[in-house]
Amino acid sequence: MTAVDQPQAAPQVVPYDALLLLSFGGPEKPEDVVPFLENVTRGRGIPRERLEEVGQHYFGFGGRSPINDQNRALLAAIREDLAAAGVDLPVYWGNRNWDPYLADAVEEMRADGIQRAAVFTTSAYSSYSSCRQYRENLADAVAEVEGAPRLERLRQYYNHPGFVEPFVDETLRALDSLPEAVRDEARLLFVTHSIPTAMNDGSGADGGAYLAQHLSVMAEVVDRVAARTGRTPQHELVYCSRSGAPHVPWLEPDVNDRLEELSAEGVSGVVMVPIGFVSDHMEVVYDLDTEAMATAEGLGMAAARAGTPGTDPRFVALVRDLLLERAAAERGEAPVRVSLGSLGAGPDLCAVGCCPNPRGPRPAACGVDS
Ligand SMILES: CC1=C(CCC(=O)O)c2cc3nc(cc4[nH]c(cc5[nH]c(cc1n2)c(C)c5CCC(=O)O)c(CCC(=O)O)c4C)C(CCC(=O)O)=C3C
Ligand SMILES: [Fe+2]
Repeated sequence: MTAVDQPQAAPQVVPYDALLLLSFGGPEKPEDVVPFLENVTRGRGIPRERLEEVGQHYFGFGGRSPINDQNRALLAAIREDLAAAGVDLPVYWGNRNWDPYLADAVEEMRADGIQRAAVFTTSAYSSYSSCRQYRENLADAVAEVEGAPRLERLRQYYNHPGFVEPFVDETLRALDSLPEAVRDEARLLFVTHSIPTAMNDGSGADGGAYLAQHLSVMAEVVDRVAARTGRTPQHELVYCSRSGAPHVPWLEPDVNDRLEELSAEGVSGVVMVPIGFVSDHMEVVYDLDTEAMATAEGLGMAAARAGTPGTDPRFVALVRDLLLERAAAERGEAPVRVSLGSLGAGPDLCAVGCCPNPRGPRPAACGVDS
């Protein structure tokens, strides 16, 4: 046999017998919008005016969020990628806030005889909303489904090259789409979801992780853009999608406010790089593509938006990498844990008390103390 004919050993996924894709969920028709918003905001004290406004964003898109279709595409891409790598593993999908619900996916897994599944969430960073809340949802689903499989969430991946590198290419593409006259001086606005400042203060094991992780991703993207263009673009981190009561401080500046300031300072071109988001869901297509683009246009600024990882093959391969890494670790091996920047690969199990629930402690899966 020649080298090419050698059968490749399939990568080991033992001890896992399934992978679960865990996401946020979104409405798919106008009648879904209000019950979806009720699911998301139950007990959160979100003012009625804010809910009506966000409802209008969804109604403006026919009552259909893009997020479920994006997850269907990701699911299909993960299945293809695993199959191509010789990994024979069923992949399930469940959401926190809308059909298909997480508890239904867990029930389906139980009925299929699944014993122990790795869980990939469509949320890359540490904070209550982006990490512990998903862990609480996992604990709830396991409590609800008798005989549920063990569910083990894969680590945070904001600094994995499979997440960072698609943003580099997309930033370069967006820069190229700007008129030549503004391209070289364009400001890069890295955008993420605002959260209450108190939630950022409590994020990660030592606090402030949400902001620190975004700054790290921004630096990694900027370094790579600079290496490819030969110059370091001016850049900063801004926020979108502020919610909550007006008297509660959230991370700032808002992207729209910053566009006004930059325009007043004479900046004539911007590229928005939505590093807070895994796919082009509602925050991206409304808050950035609709609202912030209109702000930029009103100011006469040239603006472009970089794409999100979505189903970029590098992002899809990241899922497999984390799965194989964790499986190896669970077998007692010492896998290579890929990460960019100085923060390092996150832990498999979250620290005690990290990303606390602002409304008090609740059971959460996948922690050191779970
Ligand atoms: C950090 C973060 C992420 C990123 C991590 C992750 O992806 O998980 C994220 C994602 C998403 N957020 C989404 C939608 C919403 N988020 C809301 C409200 C809130 N988000 C918060 C934070 C985050 N949210 C917070 C602190 C609130 C206040 C209420 C609370 O304390 O929980 C509300 C209520 C209305 C409003 O208040 O705006 C909606 C409708 C969708 C679906 C989009 C679609 O349909 O395409 C997605 C992916
Ligand atoms: Fe949100």
